[in-house]
Amino acid sequence: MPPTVAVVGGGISGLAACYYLARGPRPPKVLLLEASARLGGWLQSTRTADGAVFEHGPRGIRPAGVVGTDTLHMVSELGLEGDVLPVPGDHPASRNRFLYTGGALHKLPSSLGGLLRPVPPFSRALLWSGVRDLLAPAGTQPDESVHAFVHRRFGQEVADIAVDSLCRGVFAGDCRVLSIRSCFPALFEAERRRRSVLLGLALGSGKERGAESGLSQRARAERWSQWSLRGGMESLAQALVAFLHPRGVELRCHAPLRRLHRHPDGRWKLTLADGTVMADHVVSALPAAALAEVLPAETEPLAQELRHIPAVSVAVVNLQYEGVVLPVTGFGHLVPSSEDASLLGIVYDSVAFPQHDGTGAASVRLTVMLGGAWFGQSFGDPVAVAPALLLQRAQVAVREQLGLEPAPTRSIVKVHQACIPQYTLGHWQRTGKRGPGPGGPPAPAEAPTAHPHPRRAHQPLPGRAAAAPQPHRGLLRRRLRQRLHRQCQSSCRAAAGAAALSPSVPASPPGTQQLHGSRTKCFFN
Ligand SMILES: Cc1cc2nc3c(=O)[nH]c(=O)nc-3n(C[C@H](O)[C@H](O)[C@H](O)COP(=O)(O)OP(=O)(O)OC[C@H]3O[C@@H](n4cnc5c(N)ncnc54)[C@H](O)[C@@H]3O)c2cc1C
Ligand SMILES: C=Cc1c2[nH]c(c1C)Cc1[nH]c(c(CCC(=O)O)c1C)Cc1[nH]c(c(C)c1CCC(=O)O)Cc1[nH]c(c(C)c1C=C)C2
Repeated sequence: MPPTVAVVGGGISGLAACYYLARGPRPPKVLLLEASARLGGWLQSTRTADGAVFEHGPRGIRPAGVVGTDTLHMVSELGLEGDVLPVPGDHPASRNRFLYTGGALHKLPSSLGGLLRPVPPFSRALLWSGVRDLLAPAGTQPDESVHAFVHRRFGQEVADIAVDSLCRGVFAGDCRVLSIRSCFPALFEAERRRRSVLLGLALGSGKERGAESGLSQRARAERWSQWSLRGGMESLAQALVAFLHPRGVELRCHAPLRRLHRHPDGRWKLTLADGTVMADHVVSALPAAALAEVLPAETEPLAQELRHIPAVSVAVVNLQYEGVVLPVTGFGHLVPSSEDASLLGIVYDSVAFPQHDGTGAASVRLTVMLGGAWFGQSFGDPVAVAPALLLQRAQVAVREQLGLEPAPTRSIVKVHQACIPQYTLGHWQRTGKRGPGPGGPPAPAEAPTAHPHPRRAHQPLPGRAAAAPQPHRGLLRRRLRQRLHRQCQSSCRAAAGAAALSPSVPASPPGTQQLHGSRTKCFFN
């Protein structure tokens, strides 16, 4: 009898865990338990009758690093190769980066020349920030806020404007409370290794590669900055379901785990709403807070740690305009908190993924991201906020920041409660992971495999192909950027790449609708 593995949580992490379990030579019996009515978690895409795709969660997956390579390998194995929509390195959505500050859009320098002279919104050439990093002494703290670290190494403007915005665009979070060690480990380690972040990134640490595929080789050759899928990101979850079903993986929705107990025979007893299940192993792909609620009493210290991992809420407003032209082309722009704390940034979806525009008239699709760490102060309780207020706020931002005057022809407002976990100062101590600084507490021995967030899950993968040689043919600048990308790897990639971690959304009817039993409130217009 093969052992039984219960995977709890049916987001991309749980589905990816099932995938790695099911494809091994002697697969265990796998059971996936998902609380809600659908699989995919934050992977949520709306496909309209005219073929347009609107993403309410992740919209692009970065191919760099081990997990990026592993994810592309998985995508190939799922038969999705023909559906991949890449954004190559020479595409405007890869090359052009914008910040909205002082009431105007500013393009960040994309060439060496741009670093040598002052480029607004920076008052000094960014070259000087680099020189500062090369000369500054190494830090001695076991952890620091992202802001304090960058301020110390690169100066105040880079911290206040560039890194403040970056943290909003990745974590929807505040760089003054996020941890450099946990959010950007490559930067932290680069400083520890070489005393300078730039030097440490440039000289690298000889990191391994993931499982290579034709797709990952193509991604490297074409320098993809990210990729999506023709049917939207949710089609990745659907393809995983289609892969798992015929392999005997039992996928159960409406099956919230209520309690986890260690049975006297050493197995796990999972209490569900309507009965119990026994398993030899449990893989948690739950959000930290949800895992804390189901852990057995004897692992209370772990539950306490998990409860201390906060998560912020984000309002995602998808807008479609017809007969308008964007003033700039790029992936989107970010807004530093000093400019407008409530508005994180705007993604120009139709620039990176015009294939998602549908067959209707030429249109511009945008996503306005609101709230994050500033949700409460800006909009109040995410459960109670009026969608009309969010829509209005998003429309005003598009008018002021991009100059698009007409009303959108289509809009969808979603409020995702506690959707992005925040690794705050000292988070490394919670994970008990020993790093370059003083060691943290060991994880409780009796706890199930628990990854409060898959981004930090670095488990060896069964059947990983041997690492191929690294193609170091780029300039220093490109290499630095690749490394920066790698260290702020998207959680989706990590989720899909980590072995033991964490439906077609039909065209929704017009009108206002709230999804019950989920952490998303959704409103269509
Ligand atoms: C607006 C937004 C934009 C994003 N953009 C990007 C991006 O562009 N690129 C990128 O890479 N990443 C992005 N992310 C991050 C990415 O979407 C997430 O990191 C990833 O989807 C998390 O997947 P997960 O499976 O770990 O967690 P989740 O998706 O949260 O899945 C957890 C699952 O567990 C279930 N669950 C909860 N409690 C229980 C219980 N007791 N029993 C059983 N099941 C339970 C939940 O219903 C859920 O389905 C974005 C996230 C958001 C919110
Ligand atoms: C967990 C939530 C995530 C969100 N985006 C990402 C994750 C993991 C992925 C991501 N987004 C950005 C980066 C930085 C590296 C880069 O390529 O620039 C990463 C790894 C930046 C970014 N995010 C948004 C925009 C407009 C940008 C700027 C990109 C650019 O100029 O090239 C949109 C956006 N995505 C998320 C949020 C909260 C957000 C807010 C505006 C979620």
